[in-house]
Amino acid sequence: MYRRVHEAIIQSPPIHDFDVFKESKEENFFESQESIDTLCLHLQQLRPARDLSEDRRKEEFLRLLQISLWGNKCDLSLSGGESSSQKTNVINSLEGLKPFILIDDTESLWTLLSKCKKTAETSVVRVDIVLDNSGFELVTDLVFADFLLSSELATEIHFHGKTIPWFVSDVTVHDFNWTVEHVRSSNEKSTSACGAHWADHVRVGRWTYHDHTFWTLPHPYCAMPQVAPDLYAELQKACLVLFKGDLNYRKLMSDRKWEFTTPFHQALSGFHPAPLCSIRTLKAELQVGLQPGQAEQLMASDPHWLTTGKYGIFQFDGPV
Ligand SMILES: O=P(O)(O)OC[C@@]1(O)O[C@H](CO)[C@@H](O)[C@@H]1O
Repeated sequence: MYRRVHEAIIQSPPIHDFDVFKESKEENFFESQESIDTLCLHLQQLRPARDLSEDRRKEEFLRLLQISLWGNKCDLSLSGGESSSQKTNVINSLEGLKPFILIDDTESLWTLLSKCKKTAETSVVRVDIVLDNSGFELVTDLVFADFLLSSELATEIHFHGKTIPWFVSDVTVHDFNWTVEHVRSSNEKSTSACGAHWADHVRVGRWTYHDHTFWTLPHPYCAMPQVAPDLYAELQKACLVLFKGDLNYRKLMSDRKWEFTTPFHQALSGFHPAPLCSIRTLKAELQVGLQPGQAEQLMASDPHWLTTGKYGIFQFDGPV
C-alpha cells in the first residue's frame, strides 16, 4: 500500500517529492514538545557525561534505553494516523513500565559496549541504529545516541532510515534533518543546546545518516547478504546494531509464526552481521525467546498482549 501511495505521488509532478505523511509526523513532534523539552533538559544536565561515575553512567544508559523503547509506542501506523504523541513525563513513568518489559537483555548491551571500548583495535566504537518512527520516538533515539557519544561508550553513530515515506511515520532523511533543525531552533534553552550538539555531530561526521532501498523491500533480513551485500557489509562494521520497532522485528524474524520459546538466535535464520538488539514494543503477533509458560500466562491475563504496544522487549543476539 505504501509503495502504491509513493508510486502515485512520484508520477504526479510537481508534487513528485511530496511526503503525504509529513503533516502527521510533524504534528506528533509538536504535540510531544513538552516531553521533548523534559528529555533534552535531562540530557543537558548529564553533561559532561564522561565525568559521571561508572555506576551513574550505567544507570543513565539503562534509563535512556528504556525511554527509546517506550518511544516506540508513538507510532502513527498503529493509531491509523491519529495523534499518538507523548504527553506525559516519560522519565517519571519508567519505573511503572518495568513490569511490561518481557525480555530485558540491556545488561548484555552495557557489557558489550564497555568491552568494545577497551578492546577496539582502532579507537573507533561504532553503533548503528536502524530507525523506526519519526516524531517523539526519533527524539528518544537521538537523545540516546548523543549520550553514547558524550559518555564515550561509542565514538560514531550510524543511523539507517527509509528512502521513501513508509508505514506512515517511518523516518526519511528529510525527517531526520527536520528534527535536528527543529530541536536546534527551539525557544527552550536546553532543547536548542541539544539540537546544536546534534547538528554538530552531523557536521563533523560523528553521526551519519544512511538510507537504502532494502529497508522498504519485502525481504526478510536473513536475505540481506544476497539482496543487499553492500548494506550487510556496512552493518558488519558495527560493534552493535540496534533495530527499533515492530516492523524491523517482523523482518528480523522473517515474519514467520515461530514458537514463543524459539531461541532468538535461531529465528534470525543466519542474520548475524554484528551483535544486535531489537528494541520493540509488541504490535504484531510474533515473539520468540520467551520462557516456557510465559506466553500462556500473558494470554490468560491480557488476550491482546501481542498487538497493543503495551509490552516491550530488549532482545540481544551476539557474543558479549
Ligand atoms: O515498526 P513499528 O512502527 O513499531 O510498527 C509498525 C506497525 O504499526 O505496522 C505494522 C503493520 O501492521 C505492524 O507490524 C506494526 O504494528
